[in-house]
Amino acid sequence: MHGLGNDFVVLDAREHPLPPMTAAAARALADRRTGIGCDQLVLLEPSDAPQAGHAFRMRIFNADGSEVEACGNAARAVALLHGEAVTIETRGGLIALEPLDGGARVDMGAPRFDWEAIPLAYAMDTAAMPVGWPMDQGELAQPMAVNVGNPHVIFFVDDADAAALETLGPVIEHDPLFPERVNVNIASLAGPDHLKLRVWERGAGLTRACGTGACATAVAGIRQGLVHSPVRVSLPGGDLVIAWTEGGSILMNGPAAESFRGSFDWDDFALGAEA
Ligand SMILES: N[C@H](CCC[C@H](N)C(=O)O)C(=O)O
Repeated sequence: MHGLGNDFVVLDAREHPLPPMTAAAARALADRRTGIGCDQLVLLEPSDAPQAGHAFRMRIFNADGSEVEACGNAARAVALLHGEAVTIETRGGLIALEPLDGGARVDMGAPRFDWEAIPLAYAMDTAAMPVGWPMDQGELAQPMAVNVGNPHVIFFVDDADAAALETLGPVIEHDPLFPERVNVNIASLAGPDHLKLRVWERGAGLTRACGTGACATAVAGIRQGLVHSPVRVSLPGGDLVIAWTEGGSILMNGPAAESFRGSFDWDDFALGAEA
């Protein structure tokens, strides 16, 4: 499945338990040459608290095998797969999915802004971080940080396409300022209440779209008064619409699609010795 070209292998283990997922198995499945290939592996499992009304749990593994808290594009894909409105568990908290024609609307929960929630390695104002990274045309400075279940750092620049994100992304992702690493968002104004966004994703690199990145960047833009809700966010793979007001939760609306569906015997997967 995919959301604007951010692609996933979705394993639906709600009825058929799988062996415990390991980072090595996730890496093997995500490998685009020796595995199936995806930006993230998405694993659906039964909820531990079915009585609480959370229908099931969505676990997300980046292509590097790291398990993470949130994935906006995958949430819309799972909404489409499930086929009816549902609240599900993620490591980043509960999210509400509502399938729509050709996509979904997702309540991603409320963003968090304090430095410990991002998390950062030490205290600072996350609305105007006194840090910068050198880049060809000067310095990429004064970012903002937002946690939308997962950590995001956001730079607003004149032209998002001009930033060398493929070189800056990994440098910032692995900077010790971010003890859990970080997703790197470079955005520019594309019109009234319209942002252009490119994302270097933690654990996956440059992707065609990042749903949580669009949420974090829209929230940062609204807080800075650069745009007003709802914000249209244009990513390389297409557009999302993000609505948020201070103190509320983030509503993300956009497309999702299923590329291929099949079933297989897990034991037939030759995941290689490492897995
Ligand atoms: N790379 C992200 C997870 C996937 C997020 C992205 N694919 C989305 O649609 O939100 C992280 O490590 O937090």
